[in-house]
Amino acid sequence: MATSTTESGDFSIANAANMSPLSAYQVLAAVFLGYVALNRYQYWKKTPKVMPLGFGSLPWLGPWIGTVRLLRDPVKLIREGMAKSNNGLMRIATIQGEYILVSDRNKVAEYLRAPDSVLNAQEGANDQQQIPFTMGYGVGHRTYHTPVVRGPITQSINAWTPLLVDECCQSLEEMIGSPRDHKAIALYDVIAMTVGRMANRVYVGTDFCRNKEYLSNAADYAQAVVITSEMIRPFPSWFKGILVRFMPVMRHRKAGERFLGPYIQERLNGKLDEFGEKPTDLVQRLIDAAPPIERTVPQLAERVMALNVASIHTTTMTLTSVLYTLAAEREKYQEVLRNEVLENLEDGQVTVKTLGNLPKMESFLRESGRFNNNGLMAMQRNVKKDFTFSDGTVLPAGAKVGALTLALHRDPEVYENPDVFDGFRFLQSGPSVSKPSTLVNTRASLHVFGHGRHPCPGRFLAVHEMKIIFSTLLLQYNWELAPGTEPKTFYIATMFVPDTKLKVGVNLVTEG
Ligand code: HEM
Repeated sequence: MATSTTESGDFSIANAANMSPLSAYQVLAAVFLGYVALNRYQYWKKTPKVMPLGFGSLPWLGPWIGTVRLLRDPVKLIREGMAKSNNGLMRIATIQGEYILVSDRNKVAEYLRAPDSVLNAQEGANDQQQIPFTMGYGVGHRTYHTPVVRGPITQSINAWTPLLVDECCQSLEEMIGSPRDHKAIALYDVIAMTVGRMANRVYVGTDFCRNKEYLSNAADYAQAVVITSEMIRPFPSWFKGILVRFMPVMRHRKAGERFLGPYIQERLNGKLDEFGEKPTDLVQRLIDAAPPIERTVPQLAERVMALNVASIHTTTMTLTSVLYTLAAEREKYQEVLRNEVLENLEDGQVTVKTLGNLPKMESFLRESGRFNNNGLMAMQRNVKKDFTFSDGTVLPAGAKVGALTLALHRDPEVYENPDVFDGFRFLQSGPSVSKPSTLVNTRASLHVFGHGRHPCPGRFLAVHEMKIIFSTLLLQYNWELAPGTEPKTFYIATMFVPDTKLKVGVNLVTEG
């Protein structure tokens, strides 16, 4: 191969056999076509042969058309897909790429059984929340906090209960007070602050859990993580790292480190508690479990902040929808649930025993989790090696798969009248029942906390906190929706956005 310049001055390439020279434009066109062909081949290779949703029939443009249709009316499009799909699988396109949604519960159970070497959960979470960029590289890649939450944190719940009850009562008293007449309150904010206080009481102690600036920063950080992850996902990794430095998420992360730094440093220096004993809070548990590379002030602060993200808005959203639903069906449920708590108090107090004896509340929480959780994608797994469903459908390496909660939580083969809220649907009775049916028990068709190999390890703490707040509210207050109002939820592509602004009328329970 030799290069030369033609008389017209064009750059050209001629081969040794002196075949007709190619103009630079032809070379560029060939390179471009080669690039496009390679791109299409790679796309074809990692795209499962599964029904595309809303792509239309135009070649090439299909994913863009699908993206626009999904943004315009995601629920309508997905319901159409559910009606058309004959194998419980559909392919959707978003600005950030394509996903396979699984609406068949048996297939969900099947994919959740696959090991991480085939369908990877952490990569799915890292993709969803962009964890290495938003919350820190270590949080996304050295996940020692998961066994800490599953083990020592969960085992401490009973011992921590008096602290959690105390913090809950103080928070509700400060935020709602004792209104004799109806007072309009933004329920979401009250619950978010209360959950934040309770969780941080046992994560880092009273100095922080009652510090409004610290709590607001933790709550704002969680929101910033969600927004930032949506914004940076389409970019290449090298650019995400740069971009994120200029976004509010980084400011909140650094602020968290400034708050927690001295406290963590004292612990690293071996500080004991006021009784001269080794503390048992989250910081200590993390220090004990952290690999050496993570045992530094910034890394540990990052980890505490990440667990705040995992705890605060998740628990708040789940509980707020429970409370909205009760407000809407107050006549039917409020007295029954309140009496159950009253009958189980110990010396007038909510205790571990009280919380362990509330089957009606457990059922109500579980049903609310089923009914109010209408997300379009949960339990994302990234395909590392080709995965084949039992019907032969292949998910090739490079694809991403998730469960269609909207369909699974309303599966008519599992739930009678699935579109009706029945607070006592899960109330079990009779000698054959060995285990109470609570929100912490996961399954493919009820996965508020995920299911399979990676269910949420914080679910026992989260449900315990929810039961404490719910019981305390029932003992102290009545609450109801203002006439003509109801929670307004919406979607941004697959993301379900709850109502965080609705005001409900609250007043004090009066004797008799
Ligand atoms: C109502 C509140 C909560 C909800 C709805 C919730 C939901 C979830 C879900 C859906 C998953 C992913 C499961 C999967 O992909 O299969 C998850 C994972 C996780 N959650 Fe929660 N969560 C809540 C509270 C908490 C709390 C309080 C903590 C910490 C104390 C926590 C820590 C975690 C961790 C560490 C993981 C990753 C587990 C793993 O990769 O194996 N969560 N959570």
